[in-house]
Amino acid sequence: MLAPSQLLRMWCRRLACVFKMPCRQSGSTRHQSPRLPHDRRTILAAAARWHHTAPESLKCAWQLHGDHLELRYANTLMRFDFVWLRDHCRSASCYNAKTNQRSLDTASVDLGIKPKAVRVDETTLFLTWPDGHVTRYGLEWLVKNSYEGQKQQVMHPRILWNAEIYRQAQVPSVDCRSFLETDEGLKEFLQNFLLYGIAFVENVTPTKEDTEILAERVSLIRETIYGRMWYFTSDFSRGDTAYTKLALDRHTDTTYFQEPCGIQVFHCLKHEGTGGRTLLVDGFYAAEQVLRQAPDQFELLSKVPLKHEYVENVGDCHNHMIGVGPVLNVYPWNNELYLIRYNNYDRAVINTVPYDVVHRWYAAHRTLTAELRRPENELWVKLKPGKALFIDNWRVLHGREAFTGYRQLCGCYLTRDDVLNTARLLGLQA
Ligand SMILES: C[N+](C)(C)CCCC[C@H](N)C(=O)O
Ligand SMILES: O=C(O)CCC(=O)C(=O)O
Ligand SMILES: [Fe+2]
Repeated sequence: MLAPSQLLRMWCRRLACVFKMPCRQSGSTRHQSPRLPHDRRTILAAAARWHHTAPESLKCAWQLHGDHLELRYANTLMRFDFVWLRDHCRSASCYNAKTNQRSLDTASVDLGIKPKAVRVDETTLFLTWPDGHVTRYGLEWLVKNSYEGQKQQVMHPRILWNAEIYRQAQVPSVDCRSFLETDEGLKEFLQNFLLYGIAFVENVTPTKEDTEILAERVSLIRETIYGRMWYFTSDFSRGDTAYTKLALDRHTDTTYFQEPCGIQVFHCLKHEGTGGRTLLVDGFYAAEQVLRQAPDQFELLSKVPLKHEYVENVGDCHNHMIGVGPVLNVYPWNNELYLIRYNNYDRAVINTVPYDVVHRWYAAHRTLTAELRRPENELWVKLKPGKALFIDNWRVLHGREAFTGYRQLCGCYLTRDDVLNTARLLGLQA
């Protein structure tokens, strides 16, 4: 077995050979094996025969190995498993282009399958399978859909911010009418939301019903134990500090759901009193600082699973919710952060890891908390009737200052998939 670093080095060397080698057999589509040092030659034994689309083509080259096809195209070196290549066949009998669904029964593919013939022209890879079936792949399609191509891609383009960056950007609030009545208005709003994790709509009629109409323009409302659209004041009608006048430190909501709510909508309908400003902090910006300073701590925060819990017994409300997951959730293939679960109020007993890991976890949590609490990372806004705020609850933490007087907030949660759906339909990358 070769260590990954050895493999990588080996590859770089092999590629260097291929790139530099002039094509000596004019008119032929074949190259001889690149010359390799003796030990490497043994490793590569039977393999190593690069084929080019055309003698002078530097754009594309391929090699067939015992169990995979190797393809270099548009500066990407890709490796495809034969079963994968058979499984993703886009021919009419294997794939329904109308519904975008697979018709091929993957379980019917021989796991030892190997193409009988391979051919590549300037744009397309052709594979002929033992039963005569032909599969064609556009080379561009392969780059876009290969593991190696994915790894290099950012899933969600974002602008990480602290208060200064956000202010400098002067992100405009979108006017309610343009938001409701034009695609451009909605698109601008969603672009802001995707980039910054927060977005405002202004000139909204300050009622629960009008807020609901806004929410429904973007997504589906996620009904929870708090209801569909909620109203709340400091009446302690529910067993949670949100329903008091106390300050709330930065947090994300519904950490005690297996899938925390994707988006939170706030619209302050009334406040006669002082204080009560809203605090917003970009959790991804803070996490990025942790990754830079202490990658081990970032990793720990992304690996240690934690429980969050909501236990309520107030009046007629009886609820017991539990959600388990790490503070930082990253895509396993490229380490891109996609969800932060941070709520020190609702974090439950830690019993998912042994004591020594617990201590290291507390240190990592402290580093992240210190970043989240840096005053320069805090964006303070006073929510006023008419101005609705949408928060990406997977990314941006919210909190509030203590307040006096009567304050009424309405809002709802939205399902994340449906916000992204709307964004994609408008042509945004989401
Ligand atoms: C928003 N609304 C008032 C309905 C609910 C508040 C839920 C508060 C809870 N501690 C959490 O962080 O999830
Ligand atoms: O009262 C507020 O401004 C926000 C309270 C809160 O954190 C919540 O409702 O989720
Ligand atoms: Fe909250």
